[in-house]
Amino acid sequence: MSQAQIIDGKVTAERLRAEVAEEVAALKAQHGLQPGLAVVLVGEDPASQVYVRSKGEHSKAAGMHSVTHRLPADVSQSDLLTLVRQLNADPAIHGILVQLPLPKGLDEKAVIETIDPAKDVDGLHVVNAGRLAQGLPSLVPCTPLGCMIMLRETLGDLSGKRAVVVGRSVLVGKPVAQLLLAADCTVTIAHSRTQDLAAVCREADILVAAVGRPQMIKADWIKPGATVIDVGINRVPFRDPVKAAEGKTKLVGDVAYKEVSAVAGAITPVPGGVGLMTVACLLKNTVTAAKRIAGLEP
Ligand SMILES: Nc1nc(=O)c2c([nH]1)NC[C@@H]1CN(c3ccc(C(=O)N[C@@H](CCC(=O)O)C(=O)O)cc3)C=[N+]21
Repeated sequence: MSQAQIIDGKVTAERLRAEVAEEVAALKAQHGLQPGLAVVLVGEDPASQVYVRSKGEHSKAAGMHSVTHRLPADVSQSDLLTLVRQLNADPAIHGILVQLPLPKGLDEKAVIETIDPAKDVDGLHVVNAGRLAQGLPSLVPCTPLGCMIMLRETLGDLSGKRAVVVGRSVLVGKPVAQLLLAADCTVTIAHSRTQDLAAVCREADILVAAVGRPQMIKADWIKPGATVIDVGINRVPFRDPVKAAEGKTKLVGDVAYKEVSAVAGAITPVPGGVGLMTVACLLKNTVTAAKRIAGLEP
């Protein structure tokens, strides 16, 4: 049986981070500009803490200015907005990321709409979503950007290919569909209400899974040779009852990796795939934001 090519997020993210580090060094040397990233973490969600630490470490390793603001879970909406406004006004900061989800009681939308769109390195502000939809320069959400880099590296030109995106979230599904469309793919956005989802998926030369359901996408949903990008990050209990009893969890994607690997032409693993690209793309977006704010790039 043939085995899919593994699209290695570790290798691709490392290369992207090295490119970012080079660009940061050049901006410092030629323009005295050091891109700065501020990450805001509210509360103590353990997964969020891991991601936020990784963002801080990688941005420092790339030579960027990096600050992390940790706020208690019971912070008031107005104190959180005050911090965002301070960061908007801080000339040393070019990228602002408020880690989601926010604890109950805080208005995520209001927080995101308070971020200066020029510093919205998550690409979640309506101005950036609208600019992306209209094909204007924008800050593009990090996970979709990472998907596109992996696809281009695997397939080269994407023009004319059939792409199916499973999932319609603001964070991933919608923006990745926009990017695929901009790359001249024929794009279908499928979701939990789609009739005969398996048949829709089987049409795909490119399948992007972003539904948040562990291992939902099976081998017989895949066109032989298709490229499969698995965005899912699901923590599930171990099947081994001893480990499960210890409360240990493992990370799986939205794709049944093992069986799908026998049909697909190329596939991203979880962990070790798209998630690593998400952090690398955050660094890239911060450099892009810094250059635009400094007037070095349109
Ligand atoms: N404002 C905001 N922007 C985000 O981009 C954002 C967010 N909030 N909230 C949570 C999600 C999730 N996310 C991931 C980042 C890195 C990995 C990652 O590095 N994953 C590794 C390891 C994961 C692990 O072992 O826990 C991997 O897949 O190999 C995964 C998921 C960013 N998100």
